[in-house]
Amino acid sequence: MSELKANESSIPVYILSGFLGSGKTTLLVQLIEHWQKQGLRPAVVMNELGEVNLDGQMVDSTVPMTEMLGGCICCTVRGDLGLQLADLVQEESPDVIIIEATGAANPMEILDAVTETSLYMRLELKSLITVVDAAHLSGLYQEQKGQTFKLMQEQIRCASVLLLNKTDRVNEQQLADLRDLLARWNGFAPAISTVKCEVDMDMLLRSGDNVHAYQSVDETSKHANKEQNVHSEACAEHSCSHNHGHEHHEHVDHNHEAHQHSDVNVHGHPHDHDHNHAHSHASHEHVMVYTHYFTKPVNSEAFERLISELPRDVYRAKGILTFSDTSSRFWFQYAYRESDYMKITPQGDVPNVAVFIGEHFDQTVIRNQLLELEATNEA
Ligand SMILES: Nc1nc2c(ncn2[C@@H]2O[C@H](COP(=O)(O)OP(=O)(O)OP(=O)(O)O)[C@@H](O)[C@H]2O)c(=O)[nH]1
Repeated sequence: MSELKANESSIPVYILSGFLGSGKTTLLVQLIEHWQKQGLRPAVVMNELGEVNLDGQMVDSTVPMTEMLGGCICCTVRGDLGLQLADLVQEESPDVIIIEATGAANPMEILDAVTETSLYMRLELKSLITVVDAAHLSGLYQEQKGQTFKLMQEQIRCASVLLLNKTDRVNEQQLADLRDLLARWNGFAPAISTVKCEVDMDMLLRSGDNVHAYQSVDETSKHANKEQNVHSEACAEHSCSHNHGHEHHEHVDHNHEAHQHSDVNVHGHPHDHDHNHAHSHASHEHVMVYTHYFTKPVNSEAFERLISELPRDVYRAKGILTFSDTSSRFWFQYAYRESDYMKITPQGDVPNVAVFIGEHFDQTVIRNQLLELEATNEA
């Protein structure tokens, strides 16, 4: 019998963190397969900044999945996480739960929400896995500044196990430097270097099974060297400010209008948000999302060109498209200057849509470019 089934008293919960486009969904898909092969029934909580759950398309449709859309799990929709977990447990009785946070989330908030929920439900937080995009971190480390760099650092510091992914995109020296950096920022978490998150899943799950040490700063500091004390402080001190206004509607944290329309759980019931509390988040209030719904097919080459010329401040883009010059629909991905196109037959009724996520980019420019592509193709 597997280790998970042996402990009937509580359901293991794993948190998947990592910056936008680092490889969380790539890992999630493999973890699900791994558990299914063991005869286990995994369930997923998926959180997306955009209004549509595109990553859900990558996951086996038989896996119970709760979607938290249109906001970041660690602040705006944090209160819902407990409810979502309760729903999943009651309705699906999963053997294991995995929470994929948005790439802009601070995992400490999620960790808090899970531990809070485990006070009244039989859940056991097993590990907090942070996936790191080696090329992206290497680039940001050279600059040593910016909100994104800070957020990535927090995600690394809070992890109980680290996957240093996309090592195919860095050279040997960069890889060695990155491994040193991870050890300095979080010497407590084992770091595993990967390409496409390929790793011995048992080993990964075992390596991360030390998250309990993070539930108490005292406990953490027993393990910590000087740098790691910064780690626990960074995690413990992380705060959600509650006093921001609503003036920046394009910002994730402030986009309450979007929540009202799109934050619907797996059963189609809208969540009841407390809109009197404008939760904001110090470390990622700079993150913006633009969702474009296509009304017409566009030319594939013109679209690829647009994606390859996206401004640097756009970190992540993904979507599902019908091109005017191809017969199949395509799933496209863009993460830190690399794009990828894959034929797809979407599950269910999925619109032609593209989501752009980045830091202070001009949404109007992208919108106009896309509208122009649609119009050009019509001519
Ligand atoms: N070159 C390279 N690409 C990778 C690797 N791992 C994943 N990718 C690609 O990176 C892109 C993003 O991967 P995802 O798994 O969707 O990343 P994510 O962290 O779930 O993204 P968000 O949910 O948007 O934050 C996809 O196009 C993957 O195919 C890797 O090791 N090397």
